[in-house]
Amino acid sequence: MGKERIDKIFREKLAAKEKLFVPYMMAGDGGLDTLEEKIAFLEKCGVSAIELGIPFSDPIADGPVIQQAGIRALESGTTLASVLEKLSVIRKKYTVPIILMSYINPIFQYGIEKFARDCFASGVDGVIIPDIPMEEEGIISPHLAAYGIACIRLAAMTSPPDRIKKIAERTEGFLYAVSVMGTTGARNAYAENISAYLRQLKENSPVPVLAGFGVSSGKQARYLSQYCDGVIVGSKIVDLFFKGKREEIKRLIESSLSGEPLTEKVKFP
Ligand SMILES: O=P(O)(O)OC[C@@H](O)[C@@H](O)c1c[nH]c2ccccc12
Repeated sequence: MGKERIDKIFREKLAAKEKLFVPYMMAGDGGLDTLEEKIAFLEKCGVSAIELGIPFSDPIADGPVIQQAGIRALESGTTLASVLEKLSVIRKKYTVPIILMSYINPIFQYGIEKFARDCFASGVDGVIIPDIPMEEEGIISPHLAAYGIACIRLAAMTSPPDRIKKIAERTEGFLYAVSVMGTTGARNAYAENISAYLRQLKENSPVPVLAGFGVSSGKQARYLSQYCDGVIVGSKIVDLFFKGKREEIKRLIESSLSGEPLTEKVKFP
């Protein structure tokens, strides 16, 4: 359970020379009743963990695809409370690590201590809170630690080396390497220094490094995965679920995890 489950599963996959693949989906998009079936589907596809987004009215880091999914989820009445309650009923049937992604505001509203306790009770293994900077994380990290829930930190391409060092030392479960400047969503090119950036994070991080933001194809996933331990794919998965294209999700995961690693010369798209 918790951080230990993420550590164990990631360690096993990496020891077997596999890369990691973490899909993001918006809880409550299509109604919360569809959540269990989507978790079951993704687990069957062999994902390393699932990042589950809590819808919020002011999602500052989200691009258009995830914003729209958030609006649909809010319209269907999804809240942090209803997601935790749903998980408490269905979670035990699945072994895949579940990581909640929420902005700090809904957690504040819910109550920070109660949030940590209920995450534990609902079988949440880790959390990502993108809008809480390192200097302020003390309001929540001790509560998560008390329940063994991984607090996954994000590094940005603009973070200076000493800051990257601190983030990498503190992060739990994995280090989230934000791979583009800007919001979530598909991209057709990465910055020139992306390989150096990911290598620098790898050198500093005692836990796996996963690249996220702007990954929407198997080719891109394999490209970034040569420099780190795997990828997180959000907008593309959200879009394919919305369109009901399950086969394409399966193919995207397969092609991310298999095939030759790509060389540095690859151009996108
Ligand atoms: O959608 P993309 O570009 O594939 O990026 C992943 C991302 O969606 C997911 O991890 C995420 C969704 N909302 C976020 C907010 C902050 C950090 C991360 C996220």
